[in-house]
Amino acid sequence: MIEARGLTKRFGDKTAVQDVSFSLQAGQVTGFLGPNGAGKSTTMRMLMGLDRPSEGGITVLGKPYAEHRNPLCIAGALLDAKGVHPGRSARSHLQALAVTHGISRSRVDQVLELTGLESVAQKRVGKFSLGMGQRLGIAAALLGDPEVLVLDEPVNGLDPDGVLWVRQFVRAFAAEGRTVLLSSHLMSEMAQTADHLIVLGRGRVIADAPIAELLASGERRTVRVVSPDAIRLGELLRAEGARSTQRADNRELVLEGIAAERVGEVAAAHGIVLHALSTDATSLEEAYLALTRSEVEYSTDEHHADQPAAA
Ligand SMILES: Nc1ncnc2c1ncn2[C@@H]1O[C@H](COP(=O)(O)OP(=O)(O)OP(=O)(O)O)[C@@H](O)[C@H]1O
Repeated sequence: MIEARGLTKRFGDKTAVQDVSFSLQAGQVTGFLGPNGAGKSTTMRMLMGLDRPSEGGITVLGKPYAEHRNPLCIAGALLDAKGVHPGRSARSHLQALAVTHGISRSRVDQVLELTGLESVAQKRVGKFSLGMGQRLGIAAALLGDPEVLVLDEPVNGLDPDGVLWVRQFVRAFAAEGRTVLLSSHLMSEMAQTADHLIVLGRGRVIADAPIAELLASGERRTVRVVSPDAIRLGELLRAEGARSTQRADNRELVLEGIAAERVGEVAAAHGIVLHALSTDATSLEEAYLALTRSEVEYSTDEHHADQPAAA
């Protein structure tokens, strides 16, 4: 569906994207993650034909985006929600775009409905909230009824209702067998929205895998137990080889190296009351931080190395 091969982009002596290759599958939401400056936006811009690769290439349905006869029917993008004339209404903004691209007026009504903007279609865009502005950006991306939707930070700054709407929208879009590429820094949101993740670090792909696989690779299960007798329980469990940290008024323990079942058995054997016992799997955020730690540290070192040694 979308294929990047050896994709590289240099701005002067800065390499923003370096030898990036990946394939995106139809029917999936692929999350694009990475620290600031990792090259996500540049890759998305090259996908949409807005930046020209220095080397390699990226194709949508077998061709570079700009070489399609009706590119808006192939892929739509929300890369920067601004760039809309504030004095125009939502409808006239979409109609202007539709006319330029030979798209019918009835499609404007459809995308207004799809994005829940019908009731504010006549309102001036300058008066729109951030959430409405994002919906309008998505409505514009949908005008050509595309197979691919590319969204750069679509939930940035949105309230919880807005975030939920974007999530449900992209899930439904992918469920129709279409393709979504979505970048976000909100890890919990990504965990709920994406099927597959591509993580970039300093312009290179550092992970490309289904979310479940990424979580399993960083798996470090901890057991959380709450007990009025947590201090004694902690001593007993450490004798069993568990490593523990005490929390919250000496009533909560967080344990590694022991299963929740064994914690329950030891507590029962010693008549210790438990108020809670649970296993916490690695969160996507932890897995992501483990993956990108060296990338962030390296870039910080690099930054220091750039500083002149003496003024
Ligand atoms: N037009 C440009 N000219 C010069 N450098 C650029 C240009 N566009 C991007 N860069 C640089 O390329 C690198 C990658 O930027 P990019 O915006 O693609 O990263 P990103 O992963 O989208 O970051 P963020 O999460 O902060 O949006 C950065 O170091 C950035 O400063």
